[in-house]
Parts: sequence; structure tokens; C-alpha cells
Amino acid sequence: MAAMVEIEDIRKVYDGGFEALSGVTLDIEEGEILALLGPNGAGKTTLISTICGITLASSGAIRVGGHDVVTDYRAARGLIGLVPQEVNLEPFEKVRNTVKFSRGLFGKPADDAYIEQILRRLSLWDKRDAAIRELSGGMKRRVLIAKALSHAPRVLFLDEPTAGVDVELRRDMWEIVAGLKEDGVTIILTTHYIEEAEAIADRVGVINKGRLLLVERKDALMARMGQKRLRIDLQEPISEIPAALSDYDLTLTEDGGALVYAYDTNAERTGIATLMTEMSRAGLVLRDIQTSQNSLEDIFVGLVHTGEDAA
Ligand SMILES: Nc1ncnc2c1ncn2[C@@H]1O[C@H](COP(=O)(O)OP(=O)(O)OP(=O)(O)O)[C@@H](O)[C@H]1O
Repeated sequence: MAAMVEIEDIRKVYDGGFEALSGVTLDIEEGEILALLGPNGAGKTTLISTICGITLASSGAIRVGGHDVVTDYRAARGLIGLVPQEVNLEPFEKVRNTVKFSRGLFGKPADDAYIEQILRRLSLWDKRDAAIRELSGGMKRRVLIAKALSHAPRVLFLDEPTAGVDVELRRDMWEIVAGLKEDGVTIILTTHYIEEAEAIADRVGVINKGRLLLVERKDALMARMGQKRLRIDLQEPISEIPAALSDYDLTLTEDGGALVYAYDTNAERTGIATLMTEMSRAGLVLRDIQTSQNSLEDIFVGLVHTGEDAA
């Protein structure tokens, strides 16, 4: 079966000649959560806009549910819900009416029961008759999601859904997204928060300077690039790493109180056992040890930098 979203070699050159997307190809499966990570100006919003038909790609093709987003715009757009980065709500309109109106824009018949279901799910039911301007920033974000869901889309785009929101709301959003996935909704979100991708994505795409540097399952990505670090606290601080240990990838903490050993969990041998022996031979006494795993953040920063070096 074809992927829910098929993106084929999309380029976007803005008026003025700036190339925001330089040939992006990507398939997104039904019911998948894909997080697009990338620094400011990487092209994430441009990519979403071309899929949603808001921006016309300069070349390439995109299909959503098998419908070309240009030649079969209405059918494609009807399958898509978009939660924009900016809050663009009518301040005097009431919550429920705002959401009902959005549904109408897609030419769908009124369905009060469905609207109620969405508002309840987003904890907005109590606020259904409140005017938008009376709502907190977090509530407004929820209304944006409710609007995007008003016509029961199969693909939901969330552009920076939790930028600037507090931790509690961020977690609520993650739960909402997980619930939508259970209903089989395909979700594509852009984020600056690596923690967010780690928490909810099935796959992670890293985009920088208009290019997709990689797309990979989150767990595979973390395992493949997963380095671990072993921190060895010393009984007595040292001023430099003993020459006998120069074969190991070691760094000395600034205070000289600990050595940090980076090793690959996938390697045949981690080298920890021999390191320990060498250390004791060199007269170092251990006080404590602990290991830590590379986070997606380390991986991301590494990738973007490598990409820049190669450019
Ligand atoms: N309408 C436009 N005309 C010209 N250049 C544009 C236009 N829209 C975006 N750009 C440029 O294209 C690049 C990609 O922008 P885009 O908004 O897609 O990035 P982004 O990854 O979403 O960044 P952010 O995380 O800051 O939202 C940027 O350099 C931006 O200045």
C-alpha cells in the first residue's frame, strides 16, 4: 500500500532566489508520528506548507492519501489538518463556534456530537462558550488543535506545537498526540525540542539548510549512534591523564576529579575492563563510577555540525 504522504524530490526556491528546500524525498506511513527536527530557517515550515498546498513547490510532487496536492488539491487538503505556529484566532468568537466554522470551511456537514468529542478530548468543553480572548495562551493552542481536527483529518501537521508552553501543557499535548495516533491519524510535527521528538516520535527526520540529513526510526537512531559515557570519579584529583592511558578516549574533568570515557555500546569490546586494570596499574583509585547514554540531542548537534562541515 502506498504511503499516506509521499514527498518526491521537492525543491522550493522563493521569489528572490533563495532555495529553502533542495530536493526532499520522504514517505510517511499511515498512523506514524514523524518529528522533523532542525534549526531555525532549516526549511521545516516551508516543507509543511508545500504539503498543505499553502506554498507551491518549484519542482517535485507530493501526494496525500494518493491525491496530488496540486492537481487534486481539494481531496488532498480535505485529509489534512494543520496546526499553525502562530495563533490566528478571532478574539471575540466563541470556542465552539470557531471550531464549527472551521469544519464548515471544508464543506463538511455540521456534526455537533463530533465537535463535542473534540472539545472534550482537548479539555475545552467547559470553555465552549468562552470568547477566545478570555482564554490563556495554552487554551488558545488547544483551540488551534481543535480547529485543525474539526473536519476529521487523517493527517495532522503540528508546527512547533509546544513552543513557549509550560511543561504541564507540553505533556498534555503529547498525550493528545498519542491518542490521535491510536485513532490511526498520521502526525507530522516540527520541533526545536529534541526532548519532544524523543518522547513521542516513531521516526525522526533531521533537516538542515533545505536538505533532509536523515530519517530514521527513533530507537534505531539512538542505538546506532548511541555512545555511552563512563564517568570515573577518582579518590584523588590528577592534573593530567597518565601516559599509560593515552590509548583510551578519555577526558579529564576540569577539576581533575574524574575521567570520562566515551565508548560505543555496539562495539565488540567496550574496553572497560582493560581500562580499569590500566588505571589501577597507573595508581589511580576509583571513588565512584556512573554511565550515561547519548541523548538524541547529542546526536542531532553532531549531525548538523557534520552536515555543515561537509557543505
Ligand atoms: N516567503 C518567503 N520568501 C523568501 N524566503 C522565505 C520565505 N519563507 C521562508 N523563507 C526562508 O526560507 C528559509 C526556511 O524557512 P522556514 O520557515 O521553512 O524554516 P523553519 O525550519 O520552519 O524555521 P523555524 O524553525 O525558524 O520556523 C528561511 O531562510 C526563510 O528566511
